Amino acid sequence: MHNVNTNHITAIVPAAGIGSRMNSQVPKQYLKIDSKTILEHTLNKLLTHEQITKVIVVISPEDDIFNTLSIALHDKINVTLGGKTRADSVLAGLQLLNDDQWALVHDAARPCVDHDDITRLITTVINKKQGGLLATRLSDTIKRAYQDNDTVVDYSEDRTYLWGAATPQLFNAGELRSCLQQALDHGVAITDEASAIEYCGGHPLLIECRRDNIKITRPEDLALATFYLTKQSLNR
Ligand SMILES: Nc1ccn([C@@H]2O[C@H](COP(=O)(O)OP(=O)(O)OP(=O)(O)O)[C@@H](O)[C@H]2O)c(=O)n1
Ligand SMILES: C[C@](O)(CO)[C@H](O)COP(=O)(O)O
Repeated sequence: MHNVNTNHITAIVPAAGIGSRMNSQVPKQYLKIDSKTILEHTLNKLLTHEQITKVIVVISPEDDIFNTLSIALHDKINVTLGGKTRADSVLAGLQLLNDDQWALVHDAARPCVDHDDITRLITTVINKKQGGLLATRLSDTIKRAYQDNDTVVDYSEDRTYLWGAATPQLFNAGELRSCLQQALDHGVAITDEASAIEYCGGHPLLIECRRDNIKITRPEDLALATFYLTKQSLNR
């Protein structure tokens, strides 16, 4: 793949969701852990990674909070407006990148991501010249429910080759933009960048990450993220 500078990675942070599963008054990225919003914790992780030189934050057109945060003035941060789905928001962020750049997409809702995992993702993808994502091997027994009775087990899946996709996910910007656009044009539901690449026939690399890289999705995840972030700041 493409001759690009690996010390100039651009991150795209989709932060235009409403956090419906979180049931909170404000979109979940603006809930606070200690004195900072979840989004600020996430952005600080990316802004302090030495290979990430620019961060594009994708916010909702209705967002009246982001620009009140001091981090909005950070010189590495650019802001753009997102769309209805996460895929639309990522696509909006990608419009600000050149085709030959690397796009490192990371959920606003994953503030606990580890710097060493980001570095391993970047190194592996660049060395193998193949896009990839952080992910974890599944550790629970996986049950497949009936489609027409989805609280009853049909059978148990073999979990040997099953992984849970996390973020960041790192791809060539031009390739990702094209695949996302094609998938959306064909009405395919895309929940992560790797799925768009797979839609175009690609096979992203799976790079195992720490299990504490959780996505804050439901109310009980907040306490867990608070615990992990506190532990990380004590270990620094
Ligand atoms: N239209 C959307 C939807 C989601 N996201 C972002 O994508 C990330 C992962 O999505 P998810 O955790 O599902 O967030 P929400 O869509 O906000 O949550 P929910 O599905 O519970 O409403 C979040 O950082 C979210 O802000 C986005 O940028 N644009
Ligand atoms: C990108 C992602 O975080 C990988 O697990 C996930 O697919 C986002 O899905 P969501 O339904 O938008 O939370």
